[in-house]
Amino acid sequence: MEIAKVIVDVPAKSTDRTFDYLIPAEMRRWIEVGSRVGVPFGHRTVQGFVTSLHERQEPGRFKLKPIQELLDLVPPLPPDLVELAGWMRERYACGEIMALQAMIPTALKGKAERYISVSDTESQAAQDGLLLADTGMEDDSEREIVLFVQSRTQVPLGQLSRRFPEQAEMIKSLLRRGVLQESQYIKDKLQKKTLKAVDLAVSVEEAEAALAAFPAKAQRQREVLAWLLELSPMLPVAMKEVLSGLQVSAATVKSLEDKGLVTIDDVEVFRDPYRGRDFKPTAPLPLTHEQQHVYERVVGQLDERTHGVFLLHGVTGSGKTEIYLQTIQRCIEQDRQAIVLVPEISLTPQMVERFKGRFGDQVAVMHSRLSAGERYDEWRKIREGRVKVAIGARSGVFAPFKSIGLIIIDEEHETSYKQEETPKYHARDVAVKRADQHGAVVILGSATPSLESYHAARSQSNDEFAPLLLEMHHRALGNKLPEVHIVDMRNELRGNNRSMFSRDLHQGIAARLEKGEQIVLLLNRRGYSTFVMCRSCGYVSTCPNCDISLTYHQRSNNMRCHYCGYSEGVPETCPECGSEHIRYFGTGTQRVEEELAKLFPGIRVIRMDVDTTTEKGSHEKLLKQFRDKKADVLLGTQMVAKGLDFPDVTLVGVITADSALNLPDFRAAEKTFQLLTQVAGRAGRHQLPGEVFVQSYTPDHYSVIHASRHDYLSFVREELKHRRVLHYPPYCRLILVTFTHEQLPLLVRLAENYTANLEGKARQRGWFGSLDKFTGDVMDVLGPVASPMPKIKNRYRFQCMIKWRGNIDVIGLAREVADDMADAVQNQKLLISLDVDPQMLM
Ligand SMILES: Nc1ncnc2c1ncn2[C@@H]1O[C@H](COP(=O)(O)OP(=O)(O)OP(=O)(O)O)[C@@H](O)[C@H]1O
Ligand SMILES: [Zn+2]
Ligand SMILES: [Zn+2]
Repeated sequence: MEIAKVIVDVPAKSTDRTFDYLIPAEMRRWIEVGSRVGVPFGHRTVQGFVTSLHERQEPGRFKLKPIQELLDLVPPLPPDLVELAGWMRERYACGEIMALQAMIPTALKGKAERYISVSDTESQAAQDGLLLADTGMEDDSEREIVLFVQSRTQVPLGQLSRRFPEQAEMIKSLLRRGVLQESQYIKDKLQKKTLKAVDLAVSVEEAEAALAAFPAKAQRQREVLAWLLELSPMLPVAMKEVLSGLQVSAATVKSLEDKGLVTIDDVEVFRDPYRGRDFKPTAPLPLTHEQQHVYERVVGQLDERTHGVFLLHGVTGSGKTEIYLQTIQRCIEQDRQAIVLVPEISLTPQMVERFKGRFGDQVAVMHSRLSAGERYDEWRKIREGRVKVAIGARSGVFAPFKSIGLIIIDEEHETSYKQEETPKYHARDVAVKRADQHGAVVILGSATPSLESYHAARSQSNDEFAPLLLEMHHRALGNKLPEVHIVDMRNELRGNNRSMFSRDLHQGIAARLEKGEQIVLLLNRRGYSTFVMCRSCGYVSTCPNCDISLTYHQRSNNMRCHYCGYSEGVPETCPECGSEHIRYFGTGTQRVEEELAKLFPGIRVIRMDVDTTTEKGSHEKLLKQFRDKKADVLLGTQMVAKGLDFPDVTLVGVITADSALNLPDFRAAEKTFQLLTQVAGRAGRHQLPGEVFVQSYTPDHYSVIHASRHDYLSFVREELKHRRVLHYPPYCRLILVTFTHEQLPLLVRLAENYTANLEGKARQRGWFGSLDKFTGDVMDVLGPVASPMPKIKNRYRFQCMIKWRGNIDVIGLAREVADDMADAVQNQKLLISLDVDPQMLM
């Protein structure tokens, strides 16, 4: 093939297509679909991806420019991912280059020089006196190549292809088999992360002796030393963790250093958080009845080797993870690979542990806290087929496996599966598409499936994916779901209790402390201060048109609807009950922690929120401490709600259920239901029975009530009714169009132009109208209005929301109208961004 079609890395409307380049003769054997190349573009050289190869049709008619450089010997993207990028372009109205870039590890995006070397295991074999011939070398030319590379330690990529121009296939094969490896020269300074770490300077015995002999007045130092002793197998620990974990000052640690008991050093952050760690191997458990049924359905589909999607709705503790493990086992036996997506990998160390425990080294973990280099290493293991299972967050869906059999999406309802930056894809939809390409099975697992998935499974109408519903109603260990009590916080106020803890929850905590059982406390901090609520009666102002909470704007001191623009003033007293206790709502975890310490002197609290979990591995450590019963309370934001399995947790408290309920988002009720159900599910998972207190100012809201009864179906029924009446998904689809500009008047004009043009074109096509009045195919536009965050980094933001249903290409139209404004975008520096099926509406 002489011609390569290339998508160049110049994100603009005019460059969102392929450009033809001539493939120089010496590169012909190397370039494939998915190759990354350097090509001349205008006056510069840019990166690009080869999306197809062609013979030259009419030689000499156009003078094509040649590809200048080949950036990798083995293409970073297999053809199926290149195809997927084309699909994403249409589905999410994004530039194709954005989709392609999202699929490769960051380490490949930079300009670092790339090298080929002999892989570590091969070098080891050589050192151990084994002949290379014994390690699978196929013939003399292969050996020649390997010896050439080995003699030079590292060979720049270009040099190797020039030295062995005819051996392209062989070299690629050596790379794919992992005999040779590609690496990049990483500047040590940039890549090595160091951090202040504390370690014992003396032996454990000496430290214990020192501790015993410590003067009583040096209480803080004693605490630090005692803590370090407890952690001794895991040392060193980050200085930050000592400080935040024990609430001591750096000076305290420093005085221990002065006494020669501890060291404080800059240490390199671990390369692979799992390296050298032993995971307790586990064997498959005999399945329960319900599990067996689900297992057989999934395995039946796997054995057919055809595409299928299952929605696994299983209550908390029903043993979904065991299903994942055993179906993956089958997938591996079929010589296919599996991808497991989890909402946020660093939040789910238990999950990683379970997979590593079952599949050991066959698992690659794509961890958001890994450095770019480390992630690249994991990615390579996947591409070279050295692992069978990839676990990762959202972007794990692009794991470059060759033959995927199974894709699992755990907690499929989680919003983190939607990427909020371009390309604004949803990993669930991408997973379904990717599985389709591979003839693979998808399992969407959750105790609280998203309404979109559940509705699709129920109605079997959505043709993009209509999952088959599988259900598990019982916990695997046979125990009951915990009893949930709703606490009416309005009564607390009336009873003159102004604390954030109700009398019931207070008693519950005290009782657990006495018995030595453990407590999980959830504080939902999202939506902090965005809404105005009456503490006497629970009243919250909502938009008369859209039925979502109005958002408080400090600047203008009024409240606004972010869907349609409605606004009103902030009331001095509650319009419902006349109370003056109407205020901006929200407290932080730190305040809860302080209050706990006041109410229960000596209580041991582990606080888990964004502040205490910035260090790599900090979640894992905090959770380990909790599991080892080094604390009574695990207090945190949403991160304590998910997937944790601790036997001694018998009490769960939700400080305020309402803060999620009053987000200005039509999914607020759904999110509240999910969060309450998930966090309640942390209690009483093993032998001891669990109890849950949910504090609320709106205790009769259906999301709170149904969650307290563990009644997913009734919740869904009621919520779907609302969605149908108000025209929200799953009864229609949405596109959120956001405009940003430095000058407000110009921005408003351009945003209005956009909506007017969109409406005009939709009318021409006979699509436009109110979803209320028309049945069938129809689209409507709300706005433009100021965005919930009206100004970010000196740019004003406006938005409009497109609602539509039926079989009309509204995504294409929205994009077309945006493209028509390319001049304004170019000359006046307007930014337009389209979010198809948005999750974040705030
Ligand atoms: N077949 C089985 N036999 C014995 N124990 C089991 C079995 N299946 C699961 N378990 C145990 O039951 C507990 C709950 O299982 P798991 O954590 O997988 O539930 P889950 O459905 O993922 O729950 P959640 O949605 O709350 O995360 C775990 O401790 C697990 O080891
Ligand atoms: Zn009131
Ligand atoms: Zn409104």
